[in-house]
Amino acid sequence: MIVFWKDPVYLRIRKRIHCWIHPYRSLIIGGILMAFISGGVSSGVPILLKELIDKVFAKKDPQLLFVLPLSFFVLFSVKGFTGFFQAYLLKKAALFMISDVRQSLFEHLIRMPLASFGKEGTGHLMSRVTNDTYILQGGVAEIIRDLLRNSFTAVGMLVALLYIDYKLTIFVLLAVPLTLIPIRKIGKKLRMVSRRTQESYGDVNQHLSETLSAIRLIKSVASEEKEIRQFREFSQAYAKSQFRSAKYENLLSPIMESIGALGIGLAVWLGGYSVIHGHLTLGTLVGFLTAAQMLYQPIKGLANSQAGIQQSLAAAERIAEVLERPLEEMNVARSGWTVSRLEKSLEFRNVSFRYPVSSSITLENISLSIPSGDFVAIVGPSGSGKSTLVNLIPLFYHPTEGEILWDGKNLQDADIRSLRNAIGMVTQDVILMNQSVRENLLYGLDRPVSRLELEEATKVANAFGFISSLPDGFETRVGEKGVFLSGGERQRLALARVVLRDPTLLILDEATSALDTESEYAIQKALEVIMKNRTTIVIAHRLSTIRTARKVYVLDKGKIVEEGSHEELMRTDGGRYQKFLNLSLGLAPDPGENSPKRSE
Ligand SMILES: Nc1ncnc2c1ncn2[C@@H]1O[C@H](COP(=O)(O)OP(=O)(O)OP(=O)(O)O)[C@@H](O)[C@H]1O
Repeated sequence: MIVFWKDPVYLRIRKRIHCWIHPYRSLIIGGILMAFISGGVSSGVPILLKELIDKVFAKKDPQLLFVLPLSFFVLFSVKGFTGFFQAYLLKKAALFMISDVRQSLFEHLIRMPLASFGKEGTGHLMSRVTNDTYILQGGVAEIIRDLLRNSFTAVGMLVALLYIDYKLTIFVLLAVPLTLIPIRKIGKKLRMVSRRTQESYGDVNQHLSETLSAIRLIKSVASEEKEIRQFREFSQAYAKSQFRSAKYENLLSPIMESIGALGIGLAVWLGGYSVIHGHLTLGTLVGFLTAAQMLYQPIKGLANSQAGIQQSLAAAERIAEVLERPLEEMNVARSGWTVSRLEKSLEFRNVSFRYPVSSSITLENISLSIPSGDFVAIVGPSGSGKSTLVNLIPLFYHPTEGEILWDGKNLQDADIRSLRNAIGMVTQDVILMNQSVRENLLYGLDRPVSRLELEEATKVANAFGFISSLPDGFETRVGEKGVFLSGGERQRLALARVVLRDPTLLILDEATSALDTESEYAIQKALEVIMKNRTTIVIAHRLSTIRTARKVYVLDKGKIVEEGSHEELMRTDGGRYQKFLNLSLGLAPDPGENSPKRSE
């Protein structure tokens, strides 16, 4: 009747659903057994009623007057307790099964490559982990419970009906096929509406997470009213979807009720006629009508489960969609060569790159070689591809063409975990967790770190002073994304984190935002120490950095257009480097000294 096992969505994700269920099969089998007993026992009620009327009241059998009430008591007790254990076992299975699903969703999300994020908002992804699993959990618990209990009760009642009067039963059952038409039609509608409702919830969640994370921007441009209006639109669209869903869900009930009443009406008419003409005892008719009434309830319940099934299938489909997305290579079984200290060089050989969503090429035929222990700067106009270039080294993205060689070995075949451990990256927007300073410093480190080492590292990064002045020192929480700290302090924390990780390759994206002179000086000093004995690549925005680099690569529109030391490049008349300095740093070349006029 409710043929979800023939549903194309179910068929597509059947294997996955079976994997989810597998660990809880004993609980589920226990629940099925309880449902079977509960359903079977229910069928005894109308039979007992028939016996009570025909034998106790009509034939006045005093012995049965004692046995039958006792049987009622036993029957209802068994029915009640088996019902309880069935609910207990199945609820337990559903709750823990969905916890597993939630866990695998989270694991999958966190293991997806960077390129998979960004297209769809965080809020949408979050709603799949929270809302879709919640719907699936409710659905699974109720579906298994109701579907089983109602199916078994319906079968039990059918047996009772056939036992009491099989001719009347066949007559009454003629109404049953009528129920299939609305169930099918409304079921289909419900699936579509459920999916839309869940997507709508994703919009609400997305808007919420986006506005909360951009709250500074919203306030700075006074756009609260616009965001409130937009949220109302999403929220109302969600409510409308939910309302449509509820409409279809509740529509099944009156339809089923009318069809049920038709069946019972037929039974009353035919049964009453037979009793009047002496073909049927009163007890048989009362027992039959009781059983018919008791059959009608689970059938109505089965029809109502359709709503839960459709909502759960829509949720399971959305969950499966995420689980089917490819994982980042380091998270699938792959054994590459282990990246260790950079001994000879890091080389880009004819590397080109295009972002999956982009129609144009971002990096074109990049070739460069950085000897171990060297310090190079990458400069170029905004959007020229500097960040993209350095993001290819830890394989956040893979080159579309060409190769990156680490001591002559292709990074494409490297073990990504060891590669990332060998690299220390400090970006402009330092990412901190809403945890203590200490926890942030140790984040991602899988070795014990003594208090002394921690202090030493923060001293090297020029961070010890400000950490000591925080209310709880190393135990001070830094707030969401480190909001309780200044930009310079966040940068120095990130540098201390790098010191503790002791990477062989350091990649720095110099802050463009104006740090105060003190912070800048503190960071500069820290860097001098940290860069010793490491290979360093800096996306440079400050002349002081550019001048100290051994080699400068000038990037423009994804190509290396010039390379050489600052002095060499300054000697190139009318070169791109000079133009870049003029434009971005507002400097004019000094022909006498081959160095900029403005001091850094
Ligand atoms: N995740 C992404 N998906 C698609 N395109 C991107 C992505 N990141 C950057 N781009 C595009 O690639 C080009 C190079 O960007 P990139 O961030 O590497 O430049 P950049 O030189 O570091 O700029 P800036 O100095 O402003 O940080 C830009 O045109 C940008 O729009």
